[in-house]
Amino acid sequence: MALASPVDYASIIQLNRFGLLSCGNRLRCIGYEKKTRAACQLVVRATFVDRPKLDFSNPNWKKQFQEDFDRRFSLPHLTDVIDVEPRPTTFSLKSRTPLENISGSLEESWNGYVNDDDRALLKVIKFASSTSAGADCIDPDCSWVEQWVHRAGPRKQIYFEPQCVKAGIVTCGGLCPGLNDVIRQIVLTLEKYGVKNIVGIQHGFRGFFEDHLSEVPLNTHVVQNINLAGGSFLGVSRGGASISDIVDSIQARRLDMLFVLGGNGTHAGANAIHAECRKRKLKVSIVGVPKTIDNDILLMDKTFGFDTAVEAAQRAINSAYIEAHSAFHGIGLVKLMGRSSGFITMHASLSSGQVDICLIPEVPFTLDGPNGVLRHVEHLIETKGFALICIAEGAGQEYLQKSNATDASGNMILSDIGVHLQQKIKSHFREIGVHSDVKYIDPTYMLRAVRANASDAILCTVLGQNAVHGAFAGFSGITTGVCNTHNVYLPIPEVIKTPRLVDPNSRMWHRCLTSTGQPDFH
Ligand SMILES: Nc1ncnc2c1ncn2[C@@H]1O[C@H](COP(=O)(O)OP(=O)(O)O)[C@@H](O)[C@H]1O
Ligand SMILES: O=P(O)(O)OC[C@H]1O[C@](O)(COP(=O)(O)O)[C@@H](O)[C@@H]1O
Ligand SMILES: [Mg+2]
Repeated sequence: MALASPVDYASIIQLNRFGLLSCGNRLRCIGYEKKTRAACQLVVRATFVDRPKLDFSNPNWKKQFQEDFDRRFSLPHLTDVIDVEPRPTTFSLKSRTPLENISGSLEESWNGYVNDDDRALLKVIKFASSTSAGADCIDPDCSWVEQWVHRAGPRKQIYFEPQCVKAGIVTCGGLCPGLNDVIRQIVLTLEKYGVKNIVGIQHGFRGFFEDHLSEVPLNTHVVQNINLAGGSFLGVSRGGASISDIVDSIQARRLDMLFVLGGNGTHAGANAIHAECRKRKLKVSIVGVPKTIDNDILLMDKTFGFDTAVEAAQRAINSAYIEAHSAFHGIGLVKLMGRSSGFITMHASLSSGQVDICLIPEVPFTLDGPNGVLRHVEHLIETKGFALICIAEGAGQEYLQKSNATDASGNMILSDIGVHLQQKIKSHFREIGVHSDVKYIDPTYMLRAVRANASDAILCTVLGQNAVHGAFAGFSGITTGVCNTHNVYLPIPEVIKTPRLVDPNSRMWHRCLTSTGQPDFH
């Protein structure tokens, strides 16, 4: 891809993390493996196609950057395309029971509302140099540029009459601990505004057009205990998204709000639904709630379910450790989820403290040779008598036969790196004539079928409530998340430009390496 002059340093710094080579004025993604290359190409597209080129010799470049940033992060609103008047909110924690009072006047004295002009800072570190660990700079001097995003929460003015609202909730993609907590909070909060008509759409986007999947009426009574179990009360599914059929169905069902719980695929779908509703000038708010145990959504501190998954992984890692430690020349191997991002594997390894080798998709490694993983396992057996390895499902795919098969949503079906590595270790030790006892654990679905832990349950509560506040505030095509501990609304396209990846130059990855003591495997 040709790079317009002047160079966009922010992009180059970001792209270099993918192993990108800049030659002349052309950029080529030359990640060690195809997945990294694909992610890099997405970043190239997102940065060079969507962003203006900045001339850093122009004293106005910061202003230009911020104007562009404000444009990209402004929240789409129903009033952008249709005439709709705001009305005073019915949400007030000052209202007294009984519930009939909720349509009464606002308690002016309550300072619980978020002002539309409230903002939170997206970036909070001032890097002195682009060589600082994890540096995320815009210009070569790493200048400080404020990047403000919209604060989430209840507004004084709302754009729907709660008594007339029909709200829908849908959960898509794979399971994730906390889905039921979010569904429950959305229902409770909608009722707090005075909404009476709330329905669940069964089994993801399929529920919109498969006739046998009927709407599930939801209310406080129905959802009261659903957070006590894992899974999704409404069911999930992959695939089956025809945007125009979904919007036809939204119209036929007379939905005014749709809460879409899912990962990057689901959010792409939610944004397309929002765009189609806009095109048809429908007064429908589409609000996403990011769900992925992989933690691969951009800009957010973390997504719900991630903490729980990391915690659930501890049982597997600990068992592998006990097995490896107890066996003669024991080698414990654990494979954890993470299609393109190694967050679960990195955090689970850090949390355990027992892992000797942590392998993630973002950091290429060699298996054979003097600097390879196998030689290091040999060294661990020689020196401490056992070894513990934790690997992400998306890691080392270049060593495996590719099928090019995809799941119903179009996600690449990965080959099993855990099984491959297990076989490689066994044959390596056979070849060098040293005894080894490999114990392989694949806890994949045990990580995500559990109920949310305490910290995820709180996160789900916050996100579910803010999703409802966002819809009542008239926003659509947005999602909600936590940035630097603050709760914000973000336009969907900004969080799904690429999957969020572990930055090999981040302090967290460095901490992981410090903890495992592993060398560079190339
Ligand atoms: N680019 C896209 N545009 C529209 N819908 C999509 C897109 N990608 C995925 N979807 C739909 O979103 C749903 C969930 O996607 P999937 O990738 O399985 O899970 P996740 O949302 O967790 O990433 C599926 O129904 C899928 O068809
Ligand atoms: O077997 P399934 O249901 O397709 O799920 C496996 C996938 O689930 C994930 O953990 C999360 O994926 P989603 O965010 O798309 O739900 C991936 O890393 C993994 O490949
Ligand atoms: Mg996904």
